[in-house]
Amino acid sequence: MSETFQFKLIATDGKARRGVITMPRGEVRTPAFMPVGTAGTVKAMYLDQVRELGSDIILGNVYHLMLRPGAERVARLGGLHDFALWPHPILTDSGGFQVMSLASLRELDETGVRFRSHIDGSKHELTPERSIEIQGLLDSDIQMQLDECIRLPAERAEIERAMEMSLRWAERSAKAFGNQPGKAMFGIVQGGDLIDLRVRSAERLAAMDLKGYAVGGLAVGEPQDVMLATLDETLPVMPVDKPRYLMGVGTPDDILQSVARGIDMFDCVMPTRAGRHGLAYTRFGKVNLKNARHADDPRPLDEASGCPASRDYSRAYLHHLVRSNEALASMLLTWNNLAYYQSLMSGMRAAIEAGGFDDFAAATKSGWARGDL
Ligand SMILES: Cc1cccc2c(=O)nc(N)[nH]c12
Repeated sequence: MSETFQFKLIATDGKARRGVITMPRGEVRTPAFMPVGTAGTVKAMYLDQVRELGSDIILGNVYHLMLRPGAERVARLGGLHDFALWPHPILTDSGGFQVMSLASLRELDETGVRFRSHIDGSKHELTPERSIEIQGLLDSDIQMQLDECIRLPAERAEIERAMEMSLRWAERSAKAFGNQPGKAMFGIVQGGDLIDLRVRSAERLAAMDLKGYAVGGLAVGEPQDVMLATLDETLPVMPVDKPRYLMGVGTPDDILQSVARGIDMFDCVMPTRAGRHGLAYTRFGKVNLKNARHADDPRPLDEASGCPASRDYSRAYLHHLVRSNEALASMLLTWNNLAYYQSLMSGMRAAIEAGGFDDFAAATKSGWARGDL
């Protein structure tokens, strides 16, 4: 525990980094995967299970929580940690990204974004200041600036306009956040697929001396090689001594490749959403439990796993649950998927400390390539 927010690098192996973030609510071992807890819950999981899998931090969303149950209500009930019974660190996304992907009738200008709720059509506004206020009401430990992430492909002028406004919104977000020693506000690098704009965004954010930096505007459908090439050009101009968070990423391979380039933190709906759609992530690659070939298979997903969902239940039973659209299918497969993701993160952390990241990555990829025998 630490009264202040601090990031410490423990080891590096090539560009891969092993670190730890310490703050009053606990520590976050990096590279870290943050299960997505959009509406104050990691869907289909008890948060005790999420914790037991090795999750040091979960993610919440301003957009969803401001619409329902409302930020002021969560504050009256003691904040998100007491509301959801998760006493450990929480990072909250600022809402702009979700507005652009979920809300209707959006108006975005210099002041912020006005939109109608996708739930009941009610009118709302998010400004950099209001987003930080909401994250404060939620008592979030790591708060994200309000930013504008635009869809690619886009014209240079449009990418530059959104990146420059996100920089001005970073200034306003930082001013609204002020000085909260045990908490952090992270800036978000934008710039689309234009390297010169990415570098300008990263350099201008670095000059603001924030406590951490995210790379936004990726994981929005671009090919993996475009995402990785963008990281190759952007990471070198991001502060070495601050956490780097790649938003919305990704598959196990995306994460492995991004840790190799120097990313410290990740969030992605992949493991939880896939779990609700019958898809299991394992050391041997993906297993689609909808597929009839599992109907008589008595084997578990992974007999060597420490997770009961992966180790104890037959594929035949999981296939049956998925085909029957039983709630337990989502529960067991989400449990398996988060267990796999967190085992991948802890394996990378140990490998970096031991100076064996490349060997670990090669062995991990060959396991995926072996497939689901
Ligand atoms: C969650 C997420 C995924 C992917 C990209 C982004 C982004 O650019 N900005 C924000 N605030 N969030 C993002």
